[in-house]
Formats: sequence, structure tokens, C-alpha cells
Amino acid sequence: MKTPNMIRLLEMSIHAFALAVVWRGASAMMTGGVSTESLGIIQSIEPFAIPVAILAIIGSVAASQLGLRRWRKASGGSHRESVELVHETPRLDQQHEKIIKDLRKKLTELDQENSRLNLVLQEKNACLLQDTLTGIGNRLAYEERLQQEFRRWNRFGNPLTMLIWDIDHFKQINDQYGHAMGDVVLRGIAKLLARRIRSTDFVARFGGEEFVMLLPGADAEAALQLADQIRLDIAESRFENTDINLPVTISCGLTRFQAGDSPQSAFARADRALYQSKQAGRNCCTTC
Ligand SMILES: Nc1nc2c(ncn2[C@@H]2O[C@H](COP(=O)(O)OP(=O)(O)OP(=O)(O)O)[C@@H](O)[C@H]2O)c(=O)[nH]1
Repeated sequence: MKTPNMIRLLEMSIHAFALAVVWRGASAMMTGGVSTESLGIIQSIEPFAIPVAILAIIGSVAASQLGLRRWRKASGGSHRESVELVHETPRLDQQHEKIIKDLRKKLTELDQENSRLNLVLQEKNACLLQDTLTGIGNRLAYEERLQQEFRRWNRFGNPLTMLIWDIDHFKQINDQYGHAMGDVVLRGIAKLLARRIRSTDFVARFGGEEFVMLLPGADAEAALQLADQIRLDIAESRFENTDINLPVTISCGLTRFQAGDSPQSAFARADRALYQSKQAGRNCCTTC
């Protein structure tokens, strides 16, 4: 037990003893007899009740003052502080412990909320860059990746080839079989395009029935070979929706990044190559 608590206990015991003596003395004086047997010790000092009571009160005050002064001297606090401390310290400790416990709980909750929000942010970011119909990258993803690959090409000078794909007569598919069938074809083509490329390559839906590809490390000849395989794959596939089973062809224009190129100039050249493929009768790949 701490010193102030001991002092307080001593003080309270002596006060209680003094009060018992005073009460017993007063009761004896008023009734002329003993009102209770439980206070046996007091019975024996009944004739001296009043003087003993006064002495007990003086003794209790002196003892408590002496004890507090000693404790005060050792701890360096004032009388008021020491008395307040006796009462307040346990309460303050409990309050501080509760505040710390609450703060820890809050921190844990904030940590969990932070992790949850990070996941939501990652999901939102992924959604922002994804084409909702086909599940591959969208135009924004393409713009981002193009900048990255262009900077790498500028810095290291490794070959970089760009391909633009366009489904042939797609408008006819929509008009003849409906938009739902058009969507089936778009999803199927996206899958076939993505299936044949390396993990370091990139494919996105540029918009409508147009797709773009970036093949870092591939020169125009290797890229043309790959493009032709993909084109053939698509031409040999069938796109199905309920009772419709449809063959579809695709055209491609490709170009290798050349000295002095910007992303825009390379895109314009690949687009010219695509136009030539369309002019040549479609279902073919052209390099420019
Ligand atoms: N089903 C579907 N159709 C789309 C979507 N986006 C664009 N289209 C359609 O794609 C068609 C593109 O037609 P065009 O640009 O004339 O090209 P095309 O018919 O493929 O002709 P060529 O490229 O010359 O072979 C239009 O009818 C658009 O409405 C889409 O998300 N879903």
C-alpha cells in the first residue's frame, strides 16, 4: 500500500475510535446506562469517556498531520496536493489507462479501415483501366502503357512495335445479327488477341471494333509473323450466340518505332498500314 493510503487508514481508524468513545460517553450520560454490549472496550473506560474522547481526537489529528508531513517531506508535495493525491491518483491512473486503451482500439480500427480503403482504391484503379465489355485494357490503359514503353524505347533503344487491329465489316454483323452478337464477337476477338501475346506485351480495346497492341523487344518482321498467326486463328474461329455460328475476319496495320518518332507519329503510321490492309481486301496484315 502507498504511504498516503496508510496514513489515511490510520487517520480514519483513530477518528472512528474517537467518535465511538464520544457517542458511548454521551449515551451513558443521557441514559445513565449502557445502550449496547458490542463496544466492550468502551465500557471499561466509561467513567473517563469525555476526557478519553478529547485525547483520542487530538491524537488522531496529530498522528495524521505527522504522517502526512513526513510523506510530504519525502515526496516534495504540498499538504493539499498530498491529500488530493491520496484520493485522485488511482482515479487518474484508471482514466489514463482507459484513454490509452481507447486510443489503441481506435488505431486498430483506423488501420483496418486503411487496408480496406487501399483495396477499394486498387479495385477502382483496375476498373478505371479495364474495358467493361471485353475485360482487357481500355484506351486509358493503352495511353498509360504507351508512354511507359515509349520512354523505355527512347532510353534503351530496344525494338518496339505497335499494331492496330480492326474487325472486318463489323457494322454488318451488328446490323444483320444484332448488337448482342456484335458483343460476343468483340469479347471473342479480345480473348484470341490476348491469348497469343507474351506477358510483357500489351493489348487493349482502343474503341468500337478497334484494338491496339504493343510488342516491346519485337522487330517488325517477328511482329508481322505473330500478327499473321493471330489473324489466321481468328479467321478459323467461329463466334457463337444461341443459334448463330459466325466466321469473322480481322485486319492489322503494324509499324516499328523509328528514330525521331513520337507516340502519335508511330500511331499514324500503323493506322496508314491498317488502311492499306483494308484496301487490299481485308483479312490481312500490313507493315508500314
Ligand atoms: N456490338 C457493338 N458494336 C460496336 C461497339 N462499338 C462500336 N460498335 C460498332 O462498330 C461498327 C464499326 O463500323 P465501321 O467503322 O463502319 O467498320 P466496319 O463495319 O468494321 O468496316 P471495315 O472496318 O471497313 O471493315 C459500328 O456499327 C459501331 O456501332 C460495341 O461496343 N459493341
